[in-house]
Amino acid sequence: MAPKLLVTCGHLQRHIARYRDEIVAHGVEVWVPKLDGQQFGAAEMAAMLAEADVAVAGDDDLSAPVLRAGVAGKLRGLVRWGIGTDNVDKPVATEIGLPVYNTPGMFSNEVADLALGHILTLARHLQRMDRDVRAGLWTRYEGRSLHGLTLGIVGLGGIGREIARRGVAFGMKVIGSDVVTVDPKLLAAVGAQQKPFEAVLAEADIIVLACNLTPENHHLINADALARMKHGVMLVNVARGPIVDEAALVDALRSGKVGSAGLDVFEAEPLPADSPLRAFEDNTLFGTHSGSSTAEAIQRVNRMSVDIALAMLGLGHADLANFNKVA
Ligand SMILES: NC(=O)c1ccc[n+]([C@@H]2O[C@H](COP(=O)([O-])OP(=O)(O)OC[C@H]3O[C@@H](n4cnc5c(N)ncnc54)[C@H](O)[C@@H]3O)[C@@H](O)[C@H]2O)c1
Ligand SMILES: O=C(O)[C@H](O)COP(=O)(O)O
Repeated sequence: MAPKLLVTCGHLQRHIARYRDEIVAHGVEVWVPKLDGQQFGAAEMAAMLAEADVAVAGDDDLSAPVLRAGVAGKLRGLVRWGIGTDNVDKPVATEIGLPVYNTPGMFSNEVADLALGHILTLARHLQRMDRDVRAGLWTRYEGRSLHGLTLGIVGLGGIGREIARRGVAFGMKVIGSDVVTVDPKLLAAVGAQQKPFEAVLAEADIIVLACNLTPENHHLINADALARMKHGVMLVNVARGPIVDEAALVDALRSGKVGSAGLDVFEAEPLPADSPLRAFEDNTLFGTHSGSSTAEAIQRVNRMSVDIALAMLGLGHADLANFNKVA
């Protein structure tokens, strides 16, 4: 029977026509289940993974019981489209011998561009001006000059360093924190200085979150961390929603401690209709977890995901050793 490649990731689903003939030519069946929401839940994923040989998944439920159900069936390998693997139970995948790959570094530029988009929009009130002009108003807002401000980046990995490079280009002093000591040559190349987390909180006028979500980073930005920031700080999150305690952020927006917030990601996605964050219309900018979403980046990562999936089946031209194994 032909091995099955399951595609639950929406980005690859939308462009699967580009790869279907190539995959089928390798004797592999392509299985693209209908994606009604943003991602598949545990029950659906468990049932599908058990019937698939390999899968390319997005932010779907890849918790322990789901992975165990997969390997109890036919599953031999998993590709997590993109960078973040916080939805994958990696220790369990390792324990049960399920190889899991991701595609790091494939859209650092794109996510960094998005972060700067948030910063520029909030600093110069672009979203308010656009809204006002459309409503027949001609309000002349007073923004902030970026030149001379201190940009603080939490997480100096691939995305964080690209944000740093852009910050320097805008004339900002760039500092950043990380839980590891980042190679000074990499930092020098982008003009960033590594400092302790506390110093970044205290010194930055704009703080961008670019770290990965781990159990330790859940609510890293809580009431205590917010209290240590400058009054009126701009907070931008292009990493993962649960890094920020949204209830504490709402309080900080209300008090003016946080002057503005750009959020591409949320604790619950899509953002619930009754989220108290919605009350802040003038000083927030919301995104749809779309940091990676450019045509170019999606095509790049789709190509790589298909290559990894085929290589896990021992097919195609790519060598698995060239890809990033996370479990
Ligand atoms: N908004 C989006 O659409 C989007 C797109 C891609 C990635 N992301 C998120 O961005 C994250 C970062 O991506 P990346 O490519 O830069 O990953 P990366 O692994 O290259 O860098 C992450 C860095 O964060 C550091 N870090 C971890 N915990 C930290 C903490 N408490 N304080 C400071 N630094 C900490 C790590 O040591 C690492 O250097 C991903 O894990 C993903 O969750 C979001
Ligand atoms: O971590 C990532 O690579 C990005 O957030 C994109 O992944 P997702 O949109 O599938 O969560």
